[in-house]
Amino acid sequence: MDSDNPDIAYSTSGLTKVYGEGSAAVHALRGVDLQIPEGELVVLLGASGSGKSTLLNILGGLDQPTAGEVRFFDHQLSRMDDRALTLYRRDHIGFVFQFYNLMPSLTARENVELVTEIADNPLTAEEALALVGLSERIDHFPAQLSGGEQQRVAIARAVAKQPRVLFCDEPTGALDSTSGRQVMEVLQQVNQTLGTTLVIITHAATIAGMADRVIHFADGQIRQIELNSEKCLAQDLVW
Ligand SMILES: Nc1ncnc2c1ncn2[C@@H]1O[C@H](COP(=O)(O)OP(=O)(O)OP(=O)(O)O)[C@@H](O)[C@H]1O
Repeated sequence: MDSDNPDIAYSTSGLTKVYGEGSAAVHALRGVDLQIPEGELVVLLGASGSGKSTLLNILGGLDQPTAGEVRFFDHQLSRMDDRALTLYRRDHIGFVFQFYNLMPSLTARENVELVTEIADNPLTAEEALALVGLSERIDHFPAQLSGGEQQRVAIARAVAKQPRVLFCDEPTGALDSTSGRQVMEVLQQVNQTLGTTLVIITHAATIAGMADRVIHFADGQIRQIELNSEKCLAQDLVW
């Protein structure tokens, strides 16, 4: 593994995840060897059940592998206990999921402030919401925002603590094409202006066009990795 290279954010070796035991065992990851350079926008594609979320959960410190190694820079995630993983997630990782999980009784600003109040070196809620193009909606409640706007608040909340890595699991899965494209524009903006490493799971294969690296998953293994020499702008994605 090239784990001493400071530019490599993640390095996995023989990463294996088995859920359950015996005849009920599900082999979700079957020996994944992968490197993700810092600052890249990475897209994970693959059929339902191919292991994408399992990989993302392990890289993000939400789950532990059954076997194999995963490093985040010079930290061995696969040997961390729950407390160390909690600190790792708190200090370095942001998550965005298909559903936005905003607090309905709080405004956009207050939803972001839930994070900025406990982070070390956060953006202000105003800065984070400006980054996602929602300065005009800062005092709106989730019910007063479209699905795409709610997802952008969720992105503002995730990036406000300035994580080194942002993991997105189907961020456009619940959105129409126009809102989905706007969300991808915002994610591209986060990658380019904050330098955040992005790992995005999607079923929308068109999104691969804006990635530095496209990882094709099948049956718990990497089938193929493509490097894009020319990336397209999110605004030019055709859905
Ligand atoms: N907690 C769990 N317990 C048991 N099996 C699980 C668990 N989580 C995932 N699996 C199984 O592991 C395999 C990989 O699932 P995973 O969610 O990683 O795939 P995926 O590629 O993200 O799929 P999707 O695109 O549908 O989200 C599947 O067969 C799934 O049923």
